[in-house]
Amino acid sequence: MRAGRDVAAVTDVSFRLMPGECLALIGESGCGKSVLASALLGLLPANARTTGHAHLGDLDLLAADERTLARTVRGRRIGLVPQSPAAHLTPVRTVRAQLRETVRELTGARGRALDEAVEATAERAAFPAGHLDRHPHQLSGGLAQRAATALALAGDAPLLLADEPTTGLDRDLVDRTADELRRHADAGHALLMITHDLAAARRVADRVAVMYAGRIVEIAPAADFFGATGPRHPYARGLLDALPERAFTPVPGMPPELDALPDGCAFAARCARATEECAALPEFTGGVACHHEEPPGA
Ligand SMILES: Nc1ncnc2c1ncn2[C@@H]1O[C@H](COP(=O)(O)OP(=O)(O)OP(=O)(O)O)[C@@H](O)[C@H]1O
Ligand code: NI
Repeated sequence: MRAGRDVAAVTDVSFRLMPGECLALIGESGCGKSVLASALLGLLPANARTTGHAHLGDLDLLAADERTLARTVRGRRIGLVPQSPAAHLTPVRTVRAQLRETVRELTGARGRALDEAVEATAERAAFPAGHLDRHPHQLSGGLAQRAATALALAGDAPLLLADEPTTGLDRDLVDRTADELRRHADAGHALLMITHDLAAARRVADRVAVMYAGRIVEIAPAADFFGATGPRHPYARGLLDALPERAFTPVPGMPPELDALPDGCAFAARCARATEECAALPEFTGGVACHHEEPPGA
């Protein structure tokens, strides 16, 4: 996309997400997580191209026109907690006014009942009632985050895309937010949670998808991924080993530039298990794309 050069920001991604289920999408900065979310919402820049299908019920999101997306999808069928919430909140209106509108539209509540529903929604996202009358520019990053989460929860869309919903929050608030998102999924909503925070992913997710250089390289049940089996892709193993409570050793090297990806496995250059075989792109089969997957529990 940069000055006439094509960038494959997301390639060959395929997954299913059911009502009541949470899929956590993890991976290093720049690997394509937010681009994937933007693609589903039709929010990519005008010069971006998408191919394939993304079915939401009977609608193909990638084929839908802007009018359909704007009128019936964004906010209604798909809620978004954006990665930069401050940029998405309406700047001239207080958080209370924005929440009131959403809650009123959805529930038809009026007067006292509406006031109470707004405060309850704020509470769900750990947004303090005392700050409801602030405008977005008067909020810290963490508060803007929680305001955006409250709005997304209030919208009650069957699919929620939460892009880094816990950045800038301290551990207690991360846990509270994660638990609330889990409850939201348990109430029958599908949740795609994009996060750097593996502890939050573990707390919320039923399944984990690991993205590397624009591709999903592993999808696994969270209980296996974080449990005795462990990740199967060496990159995923590396992400877990980078955690302070584990080996605390970062994955060596840097991810490749997306406009200069190798033909084979994009992780091979950083991978201790790589062989000549890795010059060929590994197929994604049985939940992992790797020629030399890690043995369980290694
Ligand atoms: N508008 C754009 N123009 C050109 N390249 C873009 C554009 N938007 C995204 N990209 C490319 O897509 C890649 C993926 O970006 P994306 O924002 O999806 O990463 P991410 O995984 O969400 O990272 P982070 O964890 O930092 O949010 C970036 O490395 C960048 O090269
Ligand atoms: Ni992102």
